[in-house]
Order: sequence, then structure tokens, then C-alpha cells
Amino acid sequence: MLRYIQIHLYFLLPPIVLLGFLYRPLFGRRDVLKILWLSFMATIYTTPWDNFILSQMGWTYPPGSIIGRIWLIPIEEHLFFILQPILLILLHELFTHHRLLPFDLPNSLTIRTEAVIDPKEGRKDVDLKEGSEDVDLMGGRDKAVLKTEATVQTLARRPVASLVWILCMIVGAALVIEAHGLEMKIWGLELALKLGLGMRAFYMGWILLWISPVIGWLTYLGARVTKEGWWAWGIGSAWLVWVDTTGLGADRVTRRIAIRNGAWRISPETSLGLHVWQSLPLEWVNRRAIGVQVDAYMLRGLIEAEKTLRKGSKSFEVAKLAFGREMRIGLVAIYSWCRVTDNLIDDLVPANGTTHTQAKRDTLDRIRTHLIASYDKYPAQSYLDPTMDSISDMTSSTKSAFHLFSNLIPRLVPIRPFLELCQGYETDMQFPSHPIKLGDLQEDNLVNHLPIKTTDDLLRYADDVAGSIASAICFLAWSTLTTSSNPVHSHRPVRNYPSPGGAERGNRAWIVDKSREMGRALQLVNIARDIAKDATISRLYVPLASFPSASAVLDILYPASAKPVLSYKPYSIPLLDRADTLRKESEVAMEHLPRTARGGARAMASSYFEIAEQIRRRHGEVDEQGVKVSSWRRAWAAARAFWK
Ligand SMILES: CC(C)=CCC/C(C)=C/CC/C(C)=C/CC/C(C)=C/[C@@H]1[C@@H](COP(=O)(O)OP(=O)(O)O)[C@]1(C)CC/C=C(\C)CC/C=C(\C)CCC=C(C)C
Repeated sequence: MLRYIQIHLYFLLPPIVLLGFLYRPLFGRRDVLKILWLSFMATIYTTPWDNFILSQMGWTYPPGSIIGRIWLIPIEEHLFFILQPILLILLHELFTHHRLLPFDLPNSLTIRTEAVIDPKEGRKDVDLKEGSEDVDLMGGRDKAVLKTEATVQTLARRPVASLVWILCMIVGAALVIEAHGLEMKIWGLELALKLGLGMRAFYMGWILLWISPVIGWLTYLGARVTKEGWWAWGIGSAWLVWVDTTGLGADRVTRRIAIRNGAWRISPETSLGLHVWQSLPLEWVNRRAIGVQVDAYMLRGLIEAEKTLRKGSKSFEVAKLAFGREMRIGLVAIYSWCRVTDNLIDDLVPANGTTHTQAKRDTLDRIRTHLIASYDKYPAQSYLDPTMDSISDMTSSTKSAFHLFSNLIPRLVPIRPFLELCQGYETDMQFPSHPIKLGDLQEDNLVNHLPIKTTDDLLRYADDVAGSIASAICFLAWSTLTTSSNPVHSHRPVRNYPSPGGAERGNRAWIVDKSREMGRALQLVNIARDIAKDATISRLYVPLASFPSASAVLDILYPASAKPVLSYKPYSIPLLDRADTLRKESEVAMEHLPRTARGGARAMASSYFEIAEQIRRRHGEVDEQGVKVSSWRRAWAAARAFWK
């Protein structure tokens, strides 16, 4: 005989331990809350029902198959109310993890409120006026004639779909009436159907009555199961079906049915006698069909940001999977804003009558203005949008990156890192805006064209463009993964190279300093990889001071004229060595980030450092195409770092 507790020990605990191990680096507060909530709901909702069914002998537990009972319900059944949510939540998390938005976007967006900002009265939320136009979230434009407004995206209600569940409830009620031989009259209508099932309608009737209101209500509220959700539900349910029906451990030869194996028994007198699979009563399918509903918040702009990430960076596209959703959403929003602003400046085509440099400066000013306005207490969309629209070459996709950033990031990350990044863009602008012809560049005026003259210049630049991002990542981790004081308002100097030092090991100032070192390290790898490519647009980030002569600088800028053939090794390897040192000195700080951000930070750095490995494998030689690292190699590096 297979005892009920053995079912848990053999069939529920092992998959829970395995999935828990895989998901361990990301298992956080939210998951604990989900499990507690679902177990609690399962317990309080099911206990009275289960007691009633047991009192009616809907199913029974043969003597010796259970440890003991709380009222009529076996202790093991109570354990099941907890273990089943754990198993299904873990499965659901793993299956849906790769999705940025945990559910599909409904076709229609519901505009719920408008916020009118009155200088005297502050913010006032009012209902949307009849006839005012919809808000176009993607374009970030506000077509309603109001000073400003906030939009809330909600799941569309699904009253029609929920009717199916109301129907199930009615069927359930009819079966219960039939089973108990009740005769009810409403408005003269006799409700007993007289199906001739008698007590056999009992189990199905009560199961339907038990489950339909819950699923019906969730469906009405807008719940929809995604493709991945169906997979998680299907596999979880299939596993439980198998557990319920197959007693592997008990009898390998005959594979007797677990229900009949003695753990529990559904009374034939109270069930319909229809079997879906291997003597599994039809009612069982309903009972396990709760699945897991996950609360979620979504923004359409994130989809565009994900596309930008997919196109923009293989390393970060791989590394993003190592972060939990709450932090990943912020990372993707920051990435797309950085990528978009960087491209807007780099790829700018100036309008007639403007020089390249003027046009870039103008674009950067507008980006800064928009950034600063986004950090206002009540950022007025009516001010933000025209500022954004005034930036040249904006498309609906770039607008969505700005819109997403300004609606999400100011609550999570201080403005300073982004101002620093703008400072980095400004350094880039000091490079010639057009590739310079060899004849125009004299050895003696090189210095005027190239802003990175010393190692300090290089490290300051790397700190501006990447140290800043690293610090933003720390702030994002603290705001999304911890409950302690609001990191958005904690103060750090704007320029952080050289690092102020003196911060106590383990505190936030120290973590930020170390993260900036890691950011600089990544940027040095990036520079080493792109030496040849950057030179084609007259950008040279290798400090001038590290060249033996001015003609060696010209060799890098004009490799075709270099004699003998140019080797990049003397420049790339020292950059990588310095990057390695910075990495070694800063790595330890990752272990002081919030627990569920550590695996992601490690994966991000490791997957990026695969580029350095690849350059070393090529003995420091790079070319204009950059250095290709296969996705598998990156994924493997990220996975090792994640589960370290
Ligand atoms: C997982 C995920 C979605 C991460 C996104 C991270 C992010 C927000 C990156 C910003 C990227 C960006 C476009 C910045 C603009 C300036 C720039 C070009 C910086 C260079 C990045 C490379 O980006 P690129 O698009 O060129 O990518 P490819 O090389 O083509 O693949 C940089 C090299 C900077 C990257 C620096 C970081 C992401 C910071 C790393 C910091 C940590 C891992 C935190 C460590 C923490 C501690 C405590 C030590």
C-alpha cells in the first residue's frame, strides 16, 4: 500500500527540490509571497469544502494510509494545499521567466484616469471625459485636450469568457441538486433536472461549484493564460495526473493505480464513473485545474525596448535572463534609452546650414532637457512630449524608449548616472565628426583632435559611459529588490573617477564605487574590441600617451598605410589587463548586492568578458568587424556565473 505521505515524498518533493535548485538565484520576496498567498487561499477556500465532501464520503482514506487528521481532513491533504502551489509556482516561474511581460497584451488598452496638475491644488485625478480621444501610448502623444494626463493600462474585463464558468457553476448546482434529491422552484420553474444520476452527480457537482466561481471571477477580471502558462499548467497537471494514477514505487510490475494503491479512494457511489485517463475520474481534472494566476503590470513600450536590446547587444540579451522580472524591466528600459540616445547622437544627419557638431550638441541638449524634465516632481507630459518631439530623427520606436524611461526610471534610479552618460557623449563629440583624411592630419595637431590623451582621460570617460550605468544598476537593484530607504535620493558625486574611496566595505557607497570599477572594466573590453572599428570614424580611445610615437597613432587611424602591417596587440592587451585588474578588485562587491541581483550581475559581467577571452584567443588582434563570440559561449559563461 502506498501511503499518502509517500506520494509527497516520492513525487512532489523531488521535483520541488530540483526546480527550486534551478530557480534558487532568483527566488525572492515575490515568490515567497505568491506561495504564502496561494497556499493560504487554497487552505481557507478548500478546507470547509473538503471537510464537507469527506463528511459525505465523497472520497475516503483507508485505515493506515494517512498520518492523522485535522477535523476530517488528513494532515497530508493540508500539506498538499502547500506543496501543490509551490510546485506550480516554480514551474510557472521557469516557463514564463523569459517573458518580460508575464501576460499577453490585450487588444484594447483601457484609459482609466487623467491627472490634471494644478499649480495651486497639485495633482488631481479625474475621470476621462466623454468623447475625449484615446491616448496613444506608443507614440507618447496626448491627444486629449488637457494640460496633462496619466494613463493606466489594465487588463480588459472578460465578461463573455466568464459566462462559460457561470455555465459550469449552473451545471454544478444542477448536479448538486440532483445528488441531494433537492427540489427547488424559482419563479415556478422546477430546478431538479432528473438526470437519473442520483448520488453519482455528487462529486462532479461539488467540484464544479467549488472551482467555477474562482476561475470565473479571475476570467471576468481579465485573467488570460499565456502560451507559456498553458505549458506550465499542462506539465504540472500531467505530473499530478501521473502521480495520482501511477504507483511506480509501490508496484513496478503491475503499475497499479495510486488511487487504488491505497493512498486515497474516490467513492464510485458519488462519482459519475467516466474516466479521462487510466481510471482517473473526470472530476479530478476540474479539481487540479486551478493553475497559477500571476499578478502582473505591463507597458507596451517594453516590447519595443526588448526589440532594441535584441538588436543592440548579444551579451546583454543573454544576460537579461539572469535577472528576475522586476529588475529586468528596469534594465531593459535603461538599456533602450542608452542605446537610443547614443545612436541619435552618433547617427545624426544635420539639417542644411548646420554643422555636424552643432547638430549633435543641439540633440544632446534636448536629450538632457527631456531627462531633467522627466525627473521633475510632476513631469508634465505636455512639456515632456514637445521636448521629445523636438529631437531630430525621432521614430515611434525611439519615442517609446523615451516615454518608457521617463515613466519608469525616475522612480527607481537617481538622475546622476544619466547626466554622467551625457557627459560621456560630450567627450565623444570632441572627436572629429568626419573621418579625417590623412593629408589633413598633421602629427603635431593630433592632440587637438583626440580627447583621450592620458590613462586618466580614458578611465574618466569609461566611468562616464559605463561606470555610470553600473551605478544605475545598483540603484535599480536596491529600489526594486529591497524595502530599505529610497536609493533615488541618496547622494553620490557626479563624477566618480578617481573614486573618492574611504567608504566602508559592504555599505552602499562602497558597492557603488566597486560597481563603477566593473563598469569601467567592461568599457575597456568594449574599447579593446572596437579599436579598429572606431578608428574608421577617427575615434581613438587608446590614450595618446601609450603610443611610442605620433606616427604609431596615425598607423591606427590609417591602418592601410601602416608599414609593416599593423598589430593591435600592444594596445588591446594592456586594456584587457587593466580590465581584468578592475574586474578582480570589484567582483567581490557583487555579493553585497540584493541576493536576487547577484546572479544577474555576475552573468552580465561574465558574458561580456567572453569578448576579452576571445580577443586573447586571437592574441590581441582585432579588426573592423569587431570580435564575434558565439551565443552559446556567452550563454555558457552566463549560466556558470549565474549558478556559481
Ligand atoms: C541585462 C541587461 C538588459 C543589461 C542592460 C545593461 C545596460 C543598461 C547597458 C547600457 C548599455 C548602453 C547602450 C550604454 C551606452 C554607453 C555604452 C555604449 C556603454 C557600453 C556598453 C556596451 O553596450 P553595447 O550596446 O555597445 O553592447 P555590445 O558591446 O555591442 O554588446 C558598455 C560596455 C557599458 C556596459 C556596462 C555595464 C552594463 C555595467 C556593468 C555593471 C555591473 C555588471 C554591475 C556590477 C556590480 C558590482 C557591485 C560590481
